[in-house]
Amino acid sequence: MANELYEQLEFVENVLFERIIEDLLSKKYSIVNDFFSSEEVTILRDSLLAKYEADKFKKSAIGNRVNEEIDKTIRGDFILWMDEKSADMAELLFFSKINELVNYLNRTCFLGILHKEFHYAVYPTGTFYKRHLDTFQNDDRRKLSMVCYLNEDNWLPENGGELTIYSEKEDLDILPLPGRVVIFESQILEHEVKAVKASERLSITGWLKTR
Ligand SMILES: O=C(O)CCC(=O)C(=O)O
Ligand SMILES: [Fe+2]
Repeated sequence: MANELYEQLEFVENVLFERIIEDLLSKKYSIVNDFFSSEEVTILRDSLLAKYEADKFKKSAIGNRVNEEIDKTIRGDFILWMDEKSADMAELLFFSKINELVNYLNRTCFLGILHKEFHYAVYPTGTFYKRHLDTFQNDDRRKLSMVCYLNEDNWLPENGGELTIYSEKEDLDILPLPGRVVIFESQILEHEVKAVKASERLSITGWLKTR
C-alpha cells in the first residue's frame, strides 16, 4: 500500500511519451525524431556493424522462428535477434530507453506490455520488404512495432529505403533518418520498406507484446 502511494507520488508526466500515446490512439502510429541522440545512434550503429562484420547476422525469414520460409522476393534484409539478458554496453543503453517508454505505457494503463523482442536489421543496396502486416503464425500477440534507425547523418532521400505506412487517410513515406523512431500498430496498418538504392540501411526493429 505504502509502496503504491510512493509510486503514484513519483509519477512524472513525460511530454514526449504522452505525445506518443496520443498519436497511437488517434492514428495508430507515431514518428519521433531524435528519440536517440546522435551520440547514442553512433554507439548503437558501431555495435550493430561490429556484429554484422563478424558474420553474426542471418538472412531474414518470413513467419516465426518455428515456421521459417526464406523468400528474397518478399524481404531481403539480414537480422540478428538481441538478447537483453546478455546485453553489451550499447544494448544496455538501448534497453534502458526502451524500458523507460514501456514502463510509462504500462503505468498509464494504456497497454499491458509483458513481452518485447528486438532484432538488428541490415538492408543492403537493392533490398526491400514488400507490403505486409506483422502477423506471426501461431501467435497473435504482436501489438506495437518500433523501428529505430541507425543510419549515418548523411542519409539521402535518393538512398531510398523509406518505410511506407498505408494509413486510412494517406500513404506516408518515412525516411530512415538516424535517431528517428517509428512506433505503429503493425498488425493493422500495412507497411513496406521501399528498395534501398544506395548504401546500407541500418535499424533495430522490435515488437511490444501483450500477454
Ligand atoms: O525497417 C522498417 O522500417 C520496417 C521493418 C518491418 O516492417 C518489419 O521488420 O516487419
Ligand atoms: Fe513489418
